[in-house]
Amino acid sequence: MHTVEKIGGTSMSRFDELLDNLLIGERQGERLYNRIFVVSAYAGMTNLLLEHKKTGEPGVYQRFAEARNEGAWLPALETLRERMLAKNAELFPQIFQRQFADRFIEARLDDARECMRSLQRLCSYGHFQMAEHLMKVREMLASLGEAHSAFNAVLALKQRGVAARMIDLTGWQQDQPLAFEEMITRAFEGAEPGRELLIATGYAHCREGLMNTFDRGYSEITFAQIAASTGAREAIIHKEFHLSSADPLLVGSDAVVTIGRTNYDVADQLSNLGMEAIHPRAARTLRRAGIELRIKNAFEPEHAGTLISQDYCSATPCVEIIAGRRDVWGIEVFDQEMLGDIGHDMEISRLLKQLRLYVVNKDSDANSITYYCSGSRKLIDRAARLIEERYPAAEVRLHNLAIVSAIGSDLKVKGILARTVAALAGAGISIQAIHQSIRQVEMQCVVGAEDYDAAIRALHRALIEPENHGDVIAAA
Ligand SMILES: Nc1ncnc2c1ncn2[C@@H]1O[C@H](COP(=O)(O)OP(=O)(O)O)[C@@H](O)[C@H]1O
Ligand SMILES: N[C@@H](CC(=O)OP(=O)(O)O)C(=O)O
Repeated sequence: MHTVEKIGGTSMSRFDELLDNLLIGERQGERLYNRIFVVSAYAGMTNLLLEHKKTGEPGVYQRFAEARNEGAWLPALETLRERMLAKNAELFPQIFQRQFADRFIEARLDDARECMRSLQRLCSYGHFQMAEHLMKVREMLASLGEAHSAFNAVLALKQRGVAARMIDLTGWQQDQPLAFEEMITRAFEGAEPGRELLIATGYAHCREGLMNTFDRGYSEITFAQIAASTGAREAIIHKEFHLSSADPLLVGSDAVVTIGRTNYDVADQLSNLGMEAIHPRAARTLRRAGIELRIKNAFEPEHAGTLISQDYCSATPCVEIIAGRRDVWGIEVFDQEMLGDIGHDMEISRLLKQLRLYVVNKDSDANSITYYCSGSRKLIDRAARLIEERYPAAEVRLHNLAIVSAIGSDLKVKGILARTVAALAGAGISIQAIHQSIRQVEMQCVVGAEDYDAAIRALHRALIEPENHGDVIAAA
């Protein structure tokens, strides 16, 4: 039986290393096969295509959506083309392969450019409204990133003698969109994973609209559905590092500990902070199909990695991961009219949703609510303006913040909150707000944006390092 394995964008960007271990390495014959890979766009490509995932900086799509003339988005598309061709040049030193790769992606880029031009022309007549078509443009652009990386992966594998085949789920030039599940089931009909290495695009075109339903991080949704539809033995996500007790780039690879086991509840908390151990909706598909999920380091394929299951709970209460989110904006709304009325909260939440601002958390007292949001400064300013217009008596203040969080499948241990707060105070960091819900799976501290790195290090030093877990917390 086969596995279904997703490779994220950060790892795809180190493709040569992937060939040398995960994809081929020492494998020969049968050991090469019975694995279906689902690939994301190379790191940064989807940011250029749509908008930056964390900062909201506009890419081709955002420019197209906001301005109505070609000058606003065409240069961004050409910059993207240069980046994609540069990637091809890096991967394929041989001219023949490189031309083959270039021709494929250039044809798609040209098609997309012509569609967008025609649409803009069409919408200059009053009967056609751009707003009705924007989501389609977003889908079309997103699909380019994964088409690029999947095509190149197959080309490179074939060059090394592996029977690889691209499963192109982007729906390019397909007559009719199919429903998501049907699209995937049909694409794999007749596939023989035992004989060919299948490389599927992490983007899947479908009637529901993948971006519309799940938005960024969508490749994990495709991955989970492929695992469910093809009856995978196990689903594996390959990342740049092992899922660790904190970001190795911040705390140091020597100090962090690999997580051996955890549960979907912890994965949800991580995903809320933008550290997508697994997209919450993808987790649901796998849970329902009864497929276990493993997160592995793409560059250490022999290591068992992290097993995520529904029922796991740490043997003794402890903090497992220190995670966090930079670039959080606190939108503080103070209005004495608010006292005893939840209408304000409902309406402001609706407004933030309409603006597609992600609310990481919120807190309130008698007459104020603060929403901790992530999104571009421009959108945050717009939200503040709209709130002021709706509630003229309200005072709206913006705070540039970060959230740091200690997470564990069981944190019910006396004094742990006190130790968390003391660790930050000891590092000279001022805590601006603090949240712990009654379920006790996470403790969040809100700090100034400039204190993020120091706060993560201080919490790791105080809550994880003294436990002396060795190499792995709860080996699977
Ligand atoms: N607890 C953590 N464990 C492992 N990596 C982490 C953690 N927190 C943050 N990271 C960061 O996540 C980055 C890559 O994330 P990953 O999900 O692999 O990206 P992608 O989905 O693009 O492959 C790494 O560069 C690492 O610095
Ligand atoms: N490339 C897409 C889809 C995705 O899931 O990417 P990654 O696996 O690198 O998070 C995005 O950035 O949204």
